[in-house]
Amino acid sequence: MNKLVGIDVGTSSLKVMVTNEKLEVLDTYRVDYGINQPFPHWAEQDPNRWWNAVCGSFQALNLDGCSITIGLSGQMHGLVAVDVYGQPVRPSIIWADNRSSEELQKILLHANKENVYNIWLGTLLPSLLWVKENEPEVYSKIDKVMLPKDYIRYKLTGEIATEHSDACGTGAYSFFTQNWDFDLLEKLGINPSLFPPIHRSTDIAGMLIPEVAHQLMISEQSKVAYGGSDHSMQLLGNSIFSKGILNCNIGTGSQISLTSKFHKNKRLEGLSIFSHAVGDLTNIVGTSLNGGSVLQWVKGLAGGTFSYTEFDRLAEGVSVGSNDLVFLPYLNGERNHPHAKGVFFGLTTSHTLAHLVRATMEGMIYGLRDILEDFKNSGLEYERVISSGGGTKSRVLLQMQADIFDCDIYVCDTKEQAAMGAAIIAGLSIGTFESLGSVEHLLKSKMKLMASPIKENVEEYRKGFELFRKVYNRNFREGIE
Ligand SMILES: Nc1ncnc2c1ncn2[C@@H]1O[C@H](COP(=O)(O)OP(=O)(O)O)[C@@H](O)[C@H]1O
Ligand SMILES: O=C(CO)[C@@H](O)[C@H](O)COP(=O)(O)O
Repeated sequence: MNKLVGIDVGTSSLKVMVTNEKLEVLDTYRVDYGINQPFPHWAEQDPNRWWNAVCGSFQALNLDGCSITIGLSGQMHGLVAVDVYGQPVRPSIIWADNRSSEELQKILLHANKENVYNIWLGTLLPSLLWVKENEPEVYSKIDKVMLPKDYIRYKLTGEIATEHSDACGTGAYSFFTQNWDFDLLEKLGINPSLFPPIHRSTDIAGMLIPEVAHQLMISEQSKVAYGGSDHSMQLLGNSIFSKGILNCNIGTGSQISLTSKFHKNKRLEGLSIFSHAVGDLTNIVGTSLNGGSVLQWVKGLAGGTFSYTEFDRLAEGVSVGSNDLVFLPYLNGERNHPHAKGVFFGLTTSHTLAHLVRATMEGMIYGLRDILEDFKNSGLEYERVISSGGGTKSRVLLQMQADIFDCDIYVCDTKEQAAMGAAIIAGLSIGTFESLGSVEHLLKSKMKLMASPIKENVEEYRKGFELFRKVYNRNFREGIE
């Protein structure tokens, strides 16, 4: 039986999942890493750190020389720039980076107003323009640019390329032509040859480089599929292919999304539109730059002496609404409101660390509830919410989602849904699965109901959310009331 392997280049960690053709998880491995922030608003990672994590994972998993098919998933938007020898010319500038406001303004001036671009701080194009204008010597060495997971595919196969679900989040992609926006690149004085070919996610990129196969302890006959953005892979790993199912991901950042057959040129207030990795589908996404990273920050403040399990216990020890303490989680700003900040509102001497922890968690979920308003305002209906990402490990966060969203919360018990999505892409690329229907059939039994709304909590949180919106609007969203 063929083994399918999904590699997810996350922001906080790299995950490798091995499944069989029935999508039963045989093994998983995770390597944690951090984000380098040499200056305020900068966020960088060394691409070789990701590659070392891949090597370490395969050595730990020991696949014993067998022939496998690999699919890739990765954090979106980041710039990886390599020279003519394929060596990174500088650390990757990742999605959480906010340094390129001047460059962003310049790009928006030239962008075709009719196009849907997905251009904001931390996407590949403004980051590349920042390098061009601030590090000309480094820029002159760039031969090709790509996204984080594309670097891993390059190290595996030697081929530099990308695919549509990630290309559409670079700011340099035209939804009209489904290709790089060569006109925009020319206006910015960027050589279009820096941008690699764009393939379909389910195409096979090629075979492994023999020495790499040896290093990873797998057969040289192993194949590598192009794969897709982590976002698309989470939707796939949760078998979300039709409307009415909402994905709520709490990773380092967080996102609410659903899949639709929407026309790709349609704009929706506050929401982004990404290409799905499979079929002619579109993902409609509301993003927050403040997901699990916010809880990580509180964990750091508490001196690192508390585990997430202890945080759950602390939070469960105080009442719903954290004794009228409301937290805005915008420590990293937001894409639509870069000047937004974190706020604890309503602090008194009666509040303890447990209240602060609970209020932080509630604030993270209020932030996602706020994104849900954009879905409702755009007339996007849903019947079911599937939760994913590292946040699913917390029973408190799951119950808060049920209470604050006022709906049942399901989780796919394969865990690491983006890595699962990447394994599915591997299976689709070699014809293990004939259609998305057969994937849906295999994953159906793995979907578990994790939390249902508790009536009194729903009411308490309705009031809490009203206060949250007031504090957010009055301080950071002028004119919104
Ligand atoms: N037990 C837990 N309880 C609550 N949050 C958790 C727990 N374990 C991990 N997390 C959160 O999950 C986040 C990482 O999620 P993950 O999906 O792995 O992210 P990424 O794909 O960005 O690497 C961390 O920022 C952390 O705050
Ligand atoms: O920024 C987006 C979507 O716009 C994310 O999809 C990033 O790729 C980061 O995801 P996490 O690592 O936070 O899960």
